[in-house]
Amino acid sequence: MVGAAVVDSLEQPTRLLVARRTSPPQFAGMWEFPGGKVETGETCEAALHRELNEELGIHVRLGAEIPGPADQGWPLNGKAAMRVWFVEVTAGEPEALQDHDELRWVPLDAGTEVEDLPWIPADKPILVALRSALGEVPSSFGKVPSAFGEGPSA
Ligand SMILES: Nc1nc2c([nH]c(=O)n2[C@H]2C[C@H](O)[C@@H](COP(=O)(O)OP(=O)(O)OP(=O)(O)O)O2)c(=O)[nH]1
Repeated sequence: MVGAAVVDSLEQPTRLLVARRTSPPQFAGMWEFPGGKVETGETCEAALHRELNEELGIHVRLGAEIPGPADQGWPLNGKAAMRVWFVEVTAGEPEALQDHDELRWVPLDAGTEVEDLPWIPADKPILVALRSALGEVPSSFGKVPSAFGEGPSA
């Protein structure tokens, strides 16, 4: 599995795009990182580009990966794991085209809505790692290197 932490800017992220699932029943109504399954013969990065285009109608630039505790990323349940990357929209306006019934840009600041949303439980540690990756930036730096990755100059 692959997922995306879609932020408003890889260089200076302030908001995260969260998506509310419509299925299966046990996850319907819960918020998640948009993404999906990697198909046979596909790289994880290609799968993420494809899923974001199918689900949200966007093209993106990948930033840094949010490393999980396993090679395959973040454990979701007994069987699956998900690798998650920061991404920024390069074309298109995100729309809930498939798998979701609502999208929301939420501020990343502590003590805000992002913490109160009913996330898929397995996503909570990812959210913590995501926010701590952003919080590790020395304030004098003014940029968020942990969200950088491939890009024009990377
Ligand atoms: N996309 C996504 N799936 C997640 C997250 N957290 C989590 O436990 N999951 C689980 C829910 C599903 O059981 C599975 C993802 O399935 P999916 O339905 O998004 O994948 P897909 O679109 O490729 O699947 P399919 O409908 O084509 O079979 O992983 C998350 O943050 N994002």
